This record gives sequence, structure tokens and C-alpha cells, in this order.
Amino acid sequence: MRLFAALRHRGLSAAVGLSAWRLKAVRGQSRMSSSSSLPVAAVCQMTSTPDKEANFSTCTRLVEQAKEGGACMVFLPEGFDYIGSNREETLQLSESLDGDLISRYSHLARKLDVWLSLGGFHERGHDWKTDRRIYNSHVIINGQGELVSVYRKAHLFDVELTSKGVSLKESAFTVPGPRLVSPVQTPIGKVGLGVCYDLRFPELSSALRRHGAEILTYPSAFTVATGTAHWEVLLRARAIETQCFVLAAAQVGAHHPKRTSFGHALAVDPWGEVTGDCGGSDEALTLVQIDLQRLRDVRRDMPVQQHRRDQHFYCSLD
Ligand SMILES: O=C(O)CNC(=O)[C@H](CS)NC(=O)CCC(=O)C(=O)O
Repeated sequence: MRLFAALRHRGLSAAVGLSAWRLKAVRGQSRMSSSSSLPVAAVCQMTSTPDKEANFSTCTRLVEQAKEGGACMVFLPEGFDYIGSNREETLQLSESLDGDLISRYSHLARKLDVWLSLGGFHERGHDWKTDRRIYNSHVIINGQGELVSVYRKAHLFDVELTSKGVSLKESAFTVPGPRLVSPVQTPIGKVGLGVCYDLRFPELSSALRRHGAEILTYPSAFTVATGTAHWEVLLRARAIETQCFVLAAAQVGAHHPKRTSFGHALAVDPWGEVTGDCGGSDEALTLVQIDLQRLRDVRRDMPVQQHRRDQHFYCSLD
């Protein structure tokens, strides 16, 4: 009863640990079919390791459970394929877009007729044979299993926070993507693509908004130190500024002895309200109804996009 009340209160979105999953999913579905047919997205959280096969099993389980809960699009986090324990391993395990792993995801999408957002795929770069560098790619696959868009992470996480024990140099193995990509029309709306650290650059989210985005996505593997301080604030700020839904799948917990992620895969609505949060400890997913009428209402009541000055205005200061 308490769960049902929570679901009603939060408009279906509920973060669910997998043990409690089936019960909540059934209740969520019964409410959904009786009151509306809004599309449902699933935002996932997992703990990838260097074991690609185990990670694929985890993702398959999450996607199947999301489908069972009524989702038509499923969001997996950065590093859904693996999180390597050192630079060499990270490079060694990478694949190209036409490799085995993406092909398996394509079959999964087709079999279940769900769209997939595969954030942070370690993609062998165009010059792999000469430079051994990868892209950090966000891949969208449609319900027929076709690859419909690829965005390559533009901002690389080269950060050393000595006092907090954070030291990562993404550019040691990754090349930055050359451009943004147009928002993708999906069954839940127009999805704009980012990856993790990109979340800190509002220029990117406002460009995607200008090009029609209704939903912004930031599949992530945030560090515990930066996640604790910044994660929710940044996601809500991007939602409020752009008046978009923001969906951020996340890595959680210990990937290997040297690396742990913050978790809290989050769904935020265009008013900035958090409508789903997977918590900070376990594999989980949260279901969220995407109500584009709510988005239109928020934008109508406060038309910030119309109040925005042209881009030149923000470049020329006295
Ligand atoms: O390394 C891999 O295999 C996958 N890539 C990542 O996990 C990336 C680059 S190291 N992580 C981030 O961007 C964290 C950003 C962050 O924590 C912040 O902005 O505060």
C-alpha cells in the first residue's frame, strides 16, 4: 500500500532495487494502463567491471526488466560495456561500432522492440591502427535494431583533485568527438545526446535545446567525490535552464580496486523536479513517464527560450 501511494505521488517513477522490482512494476503498470498511455523510459544503474560478458548479462537483465515494466526506451550508463582497470586494458577491450558487442545489443533491441541509449561505448577510433585511441561514444539503437545515431564525447575528463583522491586523464586513451549531433526523434520524444562530464558544459545543452531537444541524456560514471558535491545540482540545473527532461543513467559502486562510482541514476522533469533516483548502492532502474504536454506547459508559462538573446549578444561584452 505504501509503495502504491509512493508511485501515485511521484507519477509512476520509482527507483527500484531489483529484489523489489516485480511487485512495483506490476503496480506501476496497472496504474498506467488505467490512467494514461504516456511513453515510459527506464534509466538504469549498474556496476561494470572489466568482465565484458558479465556486464552484457547485467545489461540484458536490466533491459528485459525495463521492458516488462512498460518501457519503450532504456538508458544504460557510460561504460556499460566495461570499466577497465588500467589504460592498456581499457584500450585492449575496445571494439568498433560494427563489432560483436553492438551487434548483440542490436539483436536485443530488435528482439524486445525497445530503443536503447548505450552511453559511453569504448569505440575504436578511425585511426586505431596507427594511434590506438578510442572515442567515448553514445550510441542510439532503435526498436528494429538499427543504429540511428552516434555522438562522441566532446569534453574529456582530465582532472586531478589531489585532496579528494581523484586523478583521471581520459585524454590518455580517448580522442574528443569532433561535433554535436542533432537530437534524435524517438518514441519518448526528441533526445539530445551528451556523456558524463559533458554535463558541466551548459553551452552543449543549450545548443541541443536550440536544435529541438525535449530530453537530454547524460549516461555517466561520476566519481564519488564530484558526484556528492555536484551531480544532482548539475542535472537539475540543465533541466531547469533548458526546460527539458534530463535522464542520466549511472555507474555505481566498485568497478575494481582502484575505482568506484557515485550512482544515483536520476530522472528530472522540465521543472527541475527529481522524479526518479536509483540510490547510491545497487544495480537498479527507475521508470519515468515522459509527459511532453507537461514540457509544453512549463515552456509556455515561462518562455525562457524566447527571452534568450541571440548568440552574438553573449560574445560581445563592453
Ligand atoms: O573510463 C572509462 O572507461 C569510461 N569513462 C569515464 O568513466 C569518464 C572519463 S574517465 N568519466 C567521467 O567523465 C567522470 C566525470 C566526473 O566524475 C565529473 O564530471 O565529476
